[in-house]
Amino acid sequence: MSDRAPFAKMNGLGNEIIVADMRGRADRVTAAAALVLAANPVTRFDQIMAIHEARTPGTAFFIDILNSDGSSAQACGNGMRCVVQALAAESGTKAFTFETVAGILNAREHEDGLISVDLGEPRFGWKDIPLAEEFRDTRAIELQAGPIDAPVLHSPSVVSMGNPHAVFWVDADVWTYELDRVGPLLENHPIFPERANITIAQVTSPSSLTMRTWERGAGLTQACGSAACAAAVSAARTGRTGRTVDITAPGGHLTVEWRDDGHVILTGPAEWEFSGNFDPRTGVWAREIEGAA
Ligand SMILES: N[C@H](CCC[C@H](N)C(=O)O)C(=O)O
Repeated sequence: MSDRAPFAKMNGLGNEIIVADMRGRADRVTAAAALVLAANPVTRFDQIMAIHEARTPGTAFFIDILNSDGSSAQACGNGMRCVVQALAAESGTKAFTFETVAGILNAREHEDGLISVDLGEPRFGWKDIPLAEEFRDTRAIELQAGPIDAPVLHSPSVVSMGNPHAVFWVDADVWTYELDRVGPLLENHPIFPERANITIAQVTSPSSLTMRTWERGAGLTQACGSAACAAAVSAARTGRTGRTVDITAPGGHLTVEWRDDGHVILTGPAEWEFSGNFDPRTGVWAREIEGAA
């Protein structure tokens, strides 16, 4: 087993992704390697998507997801699109069935290059998200940030898209809120025993919303695919929009469809930036020299 594994630096709507090719290896990308790659401005990322051999019949690959703080994530919609684009470019295959710790999911690249990922069914039960205490109605839970008598953000919708999300509805422009300040407080609030991804969303029409996300384990990002799904599902569930929603994130546009069968489909682009190889144990890396064998 060579100690170096190939990787591609990519992005999904500015969500910074490293796709690591761990096929044919028994080890996994360590938290230490993630911290080293995250600290370098060239390889800085929000998530590492590590492609491993399949563990379950009927799936093509197992995908291990790491945040930039070295923690594990169960879902990453934008990262899955990068994985699909990388594998489609290599194999010509356009449709894949993957496994993650959250379960099995399907994804495909379309003729126009956009990629759809089926993130499965959202879960709304307080234990599923999980929350630290019982809330019967997770469309709006008691939680707020800012002064007690004049909260800046309050009553989020909460949902699991495989990973935990809280969506705070706002009337004003999402850029007027200090998400870099309140994000870490809410991410680590005791109501979320596994922390949570924190989104601020403004509904702009019955079929569109604008959002920003403070990601668990990664901080402010240009886009967060599972949060886009969480916001769209929560908007439909609270009567704010229909079941197909155009999402505007700082990094660009995504479409989310909450199908009648309950599955949530995220569609958007993926972009390759450069390739290299790295040591999954230490994070030491080198850029691939163009034209080299
Ligand atoms: N960027 C990802 C989300 C990563 C989620 C991660 N921050 C967590 O749940 O810990 C996405 O496109 O869905």
